[in-house]
Amino acid sequence: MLTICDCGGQKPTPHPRVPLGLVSEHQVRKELGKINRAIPPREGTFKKVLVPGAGTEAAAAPTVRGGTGAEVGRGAPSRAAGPAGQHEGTGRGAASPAGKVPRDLTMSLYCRIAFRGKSFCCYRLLSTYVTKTRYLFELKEDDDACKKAQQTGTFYLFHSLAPLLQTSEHRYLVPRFSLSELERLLSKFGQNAQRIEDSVLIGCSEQHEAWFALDLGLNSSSSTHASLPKSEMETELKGSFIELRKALFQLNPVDSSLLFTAQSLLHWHDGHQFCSRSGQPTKKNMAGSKRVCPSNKIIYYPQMAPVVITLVSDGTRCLLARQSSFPKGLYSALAGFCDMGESVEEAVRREVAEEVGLELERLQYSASQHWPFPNSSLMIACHATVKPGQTEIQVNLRELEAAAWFSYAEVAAALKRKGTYIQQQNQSFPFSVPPKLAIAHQLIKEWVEKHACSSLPD
Ligand SMILES: NC(=O)C1=CN([C@@H]2O[C@H](COP(=O)(O)OP(=O)(O)OC[C@H]3O[C@@H](n4cnc5c(N)ncnc54)[C@H](O)[C@@H]3O)[C@@H](O)[C@H]2O)C=CC1
Repeated sequence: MLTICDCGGQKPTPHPRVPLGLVSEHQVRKELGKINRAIPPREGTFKKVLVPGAGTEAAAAPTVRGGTGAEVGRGAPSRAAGPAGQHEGTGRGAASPAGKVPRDLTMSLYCRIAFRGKSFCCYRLLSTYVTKTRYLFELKEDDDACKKAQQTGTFYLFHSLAPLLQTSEHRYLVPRFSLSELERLLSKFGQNAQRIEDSVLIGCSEQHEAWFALDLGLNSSSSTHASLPKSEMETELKGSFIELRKALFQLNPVDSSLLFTAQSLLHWHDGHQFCSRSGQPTKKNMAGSKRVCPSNKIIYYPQMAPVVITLVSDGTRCLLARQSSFPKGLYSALAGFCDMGESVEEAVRREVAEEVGLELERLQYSASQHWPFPNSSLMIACHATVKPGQTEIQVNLRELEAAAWFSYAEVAAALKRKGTYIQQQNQSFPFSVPPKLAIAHQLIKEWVEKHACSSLPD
């Protein structure tokens, strides 16, 4: 018999809503066979199976082991895909060598077999997320657990804050390396494995494979390691260290989000190596979630600056602005850093008044986004409307180069990247809006969609 439990790595105890499931191995194989004919012949007896994402024991032990000890679980993608294992979210790392069942498939299958009800599916989703979150919390708090997680984790590499990328058909792939691959690489460049302690934790898979980022181009105050030569490393790693901002449009959203986090954390650590009170070098914890000054015990935590970004509308048009540093023809929503002591609402009203001389009537929160350029910001995006009859723009030229009202047709065309041109310094440029990845794009898209709906005949 095969026990499927949701025990958080503890002794299995029945959950009030989700009973422990007991299914036969035959049943498991039958279901697996339906989906994946490549399942290997039975070579032993299955042991207890921990459904993914459950506390420390689940994290420390491979999720599923056959009697042969063949591992189908954490750490598999990196090894399966070789030195350039890819992020599972991209679908590129789902290599399934003969005799191995793809990890995600195995997990979803076990859930399916044991609990077919709709309510269970909802529960599982939440449970996996919660256990993953708690696992990451544990790694941030416990240096030993984090060091242990490095053994089975994978590493993204950076050089002077530029991520290592590989090119494939006009897209960038983001390779990850196992601990042993990294140790081999460091030894080849004359450095010892201690350098790996400079890495920062940036997330983990649902199967608790921890992901780390390590910059081999930055010097750290806590180590004597010198920067490694960029071009030799690129040759060795069959990729290039490319500035994140330049690579943005060729990355998928999952990869770019992880790289945003990694680059921001590495950047923050690079800039906070000394205590601002004692002047002594600070020491990072294993996960990189904080730095501590050994002499006075002051703790420094990574920080981001709150920024409000607002799409102002007068009911029929929306207001977009540009700075001289923007590419020609590009207009965006109004953005600005929150001042100390301000609420989001106050910051939005102040920024709009400061930049275009308008007063707001209504304000509605839309969404938020972490933005790593040039330093970490938490972008808080809102829609707003101006007071009726008060639409005359007075551009603050110390902040903006230009601002203007745009019609639905103009903005809809710009979103589709065609049609409209705009006059700038006696020349005509195609009118464009920020790229999809930017929250400014999302605000503009939402406004266009809302406008399209509201202008439909009843
Ligand atoms: N993801 C997105 O869709 C967008 C993101 N942004 C980001 O929002 C941020 C703010 O946008 P802008 O005001 O247009 O930027 P900006 O870079 O023009 O900054 C304006 C001024 O704010 C001050 N400043 C810089 N850093 C600060 C900080 N940490 N705290 C307080 N003041 C600071 C400086 O005096 C700077 O000149 C930028 O980081 C920009 O990259 C802006 C527009 C769209």
